Amino acid sequence: MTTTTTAGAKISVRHVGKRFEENGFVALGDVSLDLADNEFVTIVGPSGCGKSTLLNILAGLEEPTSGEALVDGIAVDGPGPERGVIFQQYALFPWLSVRDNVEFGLRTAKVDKVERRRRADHYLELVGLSDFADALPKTLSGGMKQRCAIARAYAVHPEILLMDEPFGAVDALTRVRLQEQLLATWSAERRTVAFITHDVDEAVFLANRVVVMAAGPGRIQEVIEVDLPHPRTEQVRLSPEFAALRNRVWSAVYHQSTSSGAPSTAP
Ligand SMILES: Nc1ncnc2c1ncn2[C@@H]1O[C@H](COP(=O)(O)OP(=O)(O)OP(=O)(O)O)[C@@H](O)[C@H]1O
Repeated sequence: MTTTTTAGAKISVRHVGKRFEENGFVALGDVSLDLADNEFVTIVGPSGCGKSTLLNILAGLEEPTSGEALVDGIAVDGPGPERGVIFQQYALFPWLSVRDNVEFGLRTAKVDKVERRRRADHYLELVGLSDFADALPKTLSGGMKQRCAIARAYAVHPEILLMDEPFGAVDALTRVRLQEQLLATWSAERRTVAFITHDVDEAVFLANRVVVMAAGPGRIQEVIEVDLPHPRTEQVRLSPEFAALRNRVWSAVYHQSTSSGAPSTAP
């Protein structure tokens, strides 16, 4: 029997604006958005519309110029252990084994050795990497490295996962497998997820809601509910309902695209 555990937190973005001091560029105009506990939200939009800036503000890596980001009602003020961040670059320590990479954040958090090992083994199993626990990252494929990064983020028990194009560097088939793996992990252990992607199919396949952003300045153009059933199988991916949602998201992105670029998936 599969059990689901839940540990997500609410995210509120309240009238967030960001102007970069260096060049005076206004990356975000006035962005407001709420994510419910354990919700999976994907964010798409043309290159330069401020997706990463928004995620970095949620991560506490950038400060907004106006407005605020809140986690369970508390203003974000720097990075915190309740928010795990996964970027496109795998950022694994090359000299540590896969297991030690997963344990790394737990060491910093002074979690004892037995519990560190237990959690590392649990999350490596959840992402299908148990057989590679003693391997070095250089011996893993790109997709396996990213699964290791997901296990590492999960191991510290964050309430929120912030993911910036995490599957951008892998081939199309691996990408689909990683999407399924991530959803399976999220179904077993729910968290609140904000996931940036350029891939419209990926945005629809993963999300409960797709947030479409627009540029000049960065803002939310449209929020599209994804009422597809779970588990999201290949059958769901090939369904007319999926195609209809994908076309809707594609139009919302494409028709507001400027010279700054368009998403990567063809309509
Ligand atoms: N540190 C910075 N200083 C000045 N301008 C910046 C800085 N970081 C980002 N920008 C600008 O802010 C805008 C938004 O950048 P951001 O990376 O958030 O966009 P994005 O939607 O994530 O783009 P992409 O999809 O290409 O990754 C861009 O025009 C970018 O050039």
